[in-house]
Amino acid sequence: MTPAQAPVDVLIKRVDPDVPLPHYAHPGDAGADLRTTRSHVLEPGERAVLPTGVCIALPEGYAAFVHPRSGLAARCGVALVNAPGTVDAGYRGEIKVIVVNLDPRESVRFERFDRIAQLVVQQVEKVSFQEVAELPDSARAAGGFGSTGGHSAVGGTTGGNRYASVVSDREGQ
Ligand SMILES: O=c1ccn([C@H]2C[C@H](O)[C@@H](COP(=O)(O)OP(=O)(O)OP(=O)(O)O)O2)c(=O)[nH]1
Ligand SMILES: [Mg+2]
Repeated sequence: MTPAQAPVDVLIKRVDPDVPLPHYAHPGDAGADLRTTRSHVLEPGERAVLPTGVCIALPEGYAAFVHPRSGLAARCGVALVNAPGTVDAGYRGEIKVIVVNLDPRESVRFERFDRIAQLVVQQVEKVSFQEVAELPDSARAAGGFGSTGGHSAVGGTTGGNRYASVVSDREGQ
């Protein structure tokens, strides 16, 4: 068994003195929960930029990504418009979360200090772009969106709503 890696220190400053610091709910979790410092009711279809009350200074070579919380997504239809949001190593401002309520009917009430997103800190490579006239061959080549199948054009109408079927994924199962 490989020993657990020592955590990387990330400097954090509260701009709201009462907000709990981001916290990993379990030892193996990738994301530390972020809370909002503002109570807000998000109407169906509405988006809002919610403050988290914290600023961080990441070490060079790291970035933090603001990911949605699956429970909020499954229960309430709350998504992040820019998921995952990218927090650059040099950013010293307050981390904000751009939420949207995708539920067509129900509004979602956020109370102060509710957990609204999770922050995943990762090492990121800096690359140097080297321009060439031709790129090397690869198995995928230029095959892009849907080139391996999956989303067929087969569709229909049910209850007045159009649907597209992923029927080709089920073939041969
Ligand atoms: O969900 C997010 C995404 C970004 N940011 C902050 C940190 C990031 O470093 C900065 C800029 O984000 P990004 O580069 O995604 O936005 P942009 O529209 O490209 O702005 P800029 O021109 O400032 O780079 O905003 C957040 O607080 N929350
Ligand atoms: Mg940017």
